Amino acid sequence: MISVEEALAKVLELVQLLRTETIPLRKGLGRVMAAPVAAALTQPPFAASAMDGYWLAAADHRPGATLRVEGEAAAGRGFDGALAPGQAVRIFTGAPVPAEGGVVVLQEDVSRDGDILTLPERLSDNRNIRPRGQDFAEGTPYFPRHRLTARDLGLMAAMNVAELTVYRRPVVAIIATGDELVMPGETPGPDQIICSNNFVLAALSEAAGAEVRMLPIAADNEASLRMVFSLAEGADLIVTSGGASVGEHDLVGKVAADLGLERAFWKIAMRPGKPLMAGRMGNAAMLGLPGNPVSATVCAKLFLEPMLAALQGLPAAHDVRQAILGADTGPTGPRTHYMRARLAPGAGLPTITPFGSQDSALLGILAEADALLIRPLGDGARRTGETVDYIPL
Ligand SMILES: Nc1nc2c(c(=O)[nH]1)N[C@H]1C(S)=C(S)[C@@H](COP(=O)(O)OP(=O)(O)OC[C@H]3O[C@@H](n4cnc5c(N)ncnc54)[C@H](O)[C@@H]3O)O[C@H]1N2
Ligand code: MOO
Repeated sequence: MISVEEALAKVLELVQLLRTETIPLRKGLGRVMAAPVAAALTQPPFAASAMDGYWLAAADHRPGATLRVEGEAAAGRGFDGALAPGQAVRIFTGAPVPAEGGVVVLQEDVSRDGDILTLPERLSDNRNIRPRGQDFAEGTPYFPRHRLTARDLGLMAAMNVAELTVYRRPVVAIIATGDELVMPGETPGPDQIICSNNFVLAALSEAAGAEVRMLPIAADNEASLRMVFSLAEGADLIVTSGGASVGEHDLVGKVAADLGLERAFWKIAMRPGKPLMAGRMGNAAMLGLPGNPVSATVCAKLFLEPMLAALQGLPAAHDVRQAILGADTGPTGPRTHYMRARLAPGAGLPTITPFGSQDSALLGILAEADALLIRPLGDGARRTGETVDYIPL
């Protein structure tokens, strides 16, 4: 059995960076940029008023001064007349200022009688003018190294960037295997259960930027498995769950090998997830997850997510953090144990407490968990208060 670290290195060797494509900005959410953009303009493109009020020259900005309102500057429609000393312009938020070096006085702070404006006795120091280029200058590059967020899209829209070069979405084919499985909404037979793994795997994949093809459930026979594998043609990543272990009905490894799987490994020193397999099948990477729902989920978190990140040019390391153990835990065996655990705020580091039962069929505890507490293989018992590692869920 290889270690989790070796297995991660091997699955990352199975994937290659995807080609790039150009998409409209509107479709950019969650995508990963493959090339920088540059601001097509300076923002703001002109010095602009930050408030609704009156613009006046700095020399006229004297306590109690009276001025004549000569015209108006609104957002989208500036004032282009000439101004003499003692003259002011009605101005609104976002409007270009009439000239360099003036001041905007808030409308609440002045009194106005017809066209005559009187400034207050106590003047504010605030000019209320946003200088040209305060946000960014034309040509400023932008190249975030994460999946694009709403804020990234807002910034690039303001930069007048209409198209982005991004990595293509990885296509993930998801295959559940097992005679016992039916889809949610169907009526299971007496010996059947509902296929839940596909929903976890599809959601994790989509959240990581993938396009998912959820294939029909494969029965526990070679012909059915072959047929469903054939439907995965064209995917970048084929993810199976179930049929990975050693029983007579565990046929995924055999059928995949018959179809050309070049296996990188089978079985890792990890709990849950021991029967994990991976390799290359034609043009796709293949990840064969164990059927137990928790094993499938934990393996997807530890291996599928990093593979999807690597396909899109993002860092693929596990997000390992530290916490203080909230309960004594026993020694581990020959496999690194990823224990479902709860996090609670602590004085410095958070406190982490594993759930009492860690059976790899318990989805309720998995849904409640905040983190996977990492208990390294061969580690002794650990006491409350010791510092330990975890992966947030
Ligand atoms: N003699 C041994 N038996 C087992 C070993 C072993 O080393 N020696 N390993 C155990 C471990 S660890 C795991 S994990 C499981 C993995 O087995 P498989 O990958 O072959 O999974 P199945 O047997 O097909 O299913 C296991 C379990 O999970 C349920 N399942 C399967 N698919 C789904 C799905 N899509 N949605 C929900 N539930 C699913 C299935 O009904 C079984 O209950 O093997 C141990 N055995
Ligand atoms: O390693 Mo298995 O995944 O414990 O249930």
